[in-house]
Amino acid sequence: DTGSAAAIPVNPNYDIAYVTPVSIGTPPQTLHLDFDTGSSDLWVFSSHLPASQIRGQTIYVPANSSTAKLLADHTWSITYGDGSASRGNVYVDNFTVGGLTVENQAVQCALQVSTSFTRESNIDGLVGLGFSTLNTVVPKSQLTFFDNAKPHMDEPVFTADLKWKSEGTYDFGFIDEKKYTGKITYVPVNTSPGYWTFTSSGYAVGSGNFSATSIVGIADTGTSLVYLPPSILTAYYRQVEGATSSRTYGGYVFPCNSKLPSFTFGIGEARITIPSSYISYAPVTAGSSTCFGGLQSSSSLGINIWGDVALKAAFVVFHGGNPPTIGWAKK
Ligand SMILES: O=C(CNCCc1c[nH]c2ccccc12)Nc1scc(-c2ccccc2)c1C(=O)NCc1ccccc1
Repeated sequence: DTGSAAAIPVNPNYDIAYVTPVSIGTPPQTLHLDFDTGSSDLWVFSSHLPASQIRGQTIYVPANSSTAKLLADHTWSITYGDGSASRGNVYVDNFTVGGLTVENQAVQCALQVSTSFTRESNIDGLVGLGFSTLNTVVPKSQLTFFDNAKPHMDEPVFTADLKWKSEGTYDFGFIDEKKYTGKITYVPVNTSPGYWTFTSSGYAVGSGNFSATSIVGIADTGTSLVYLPPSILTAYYRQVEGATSSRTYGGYVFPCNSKLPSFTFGIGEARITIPSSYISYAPVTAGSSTCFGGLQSSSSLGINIWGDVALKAAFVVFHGGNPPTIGWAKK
């Protein structure tokens, strides 16, 4: 089996996150979910939520699905690094993405979501595509959509072709040669943290020299920006007129009309360049002439994250073989 579905930016001006239409249950209920390689819970806004926590999201109503079954006495609770959180109970139901169906997929129904999720009216939930070891369901942890679908797939892979301010695709079970140029460079994945953790071979700022240095980080479709060690950030923003690290805004900001260099990172011998337009991320507040950078420091996170700002500069193959690997190509 294979599947292919759109990755749609939730906001027309800034790529805060991308959502993908999915069908759940019988008759099918269509929700738009954030496919997230940085976590492993599939959770949705549901009919169990208080109305005060719903602001325009589409909810999943298990009672309206003839194939929904409550997973008795199972609960879940997740907190992300940005402090956002959700928790609830668990059903199993049919789950379809771009023509690829998994029966008895664990669908975690939210009974409570934090304000940052309530505020995101275009995100109806998340589909975790990290390793199932990170799943938070107790007493028995559940498998991700990818782990459930893998045995039925033509190839045990999914690919991310995210785009800057436009619609991209997630493909499941096949690699679409038309979506990239040149060759795909595969590097090993360390699955023990539970994320798609790999080592980049170094970086360059603009047209400057490439600095060969190992950067251990995760490929994370669920995080908007790129978070890297402070030394790399200093090297980058030193080249940006008026850039400062702002306590007020919690990161590097600069005048929106400043000229930004591109940022290149290494995957083995290969090089992926993030255009400067991706790094001038967004005004700090609507209409401000101060912009927030798409590259930020990972010093307070304890982990380097290659989020959407980096992923949309490449065609990325998440290969779930034994052992898993991750492939990067230009496009
Ligand atoms: O959780 C994810 C991906 N799902 C995000 C879902 C989501 C959370 N609010 C959302 C809001 C809208 C849509 C999706 C989400 N990735 C990972 S792996 C390790 C960390 C981490 C661990 C410790 C400390 C920091 C990060 C994170 C993390 O917290 N990223 C978000 C972030 C990272 C940095 C700054 C802000 C946010």
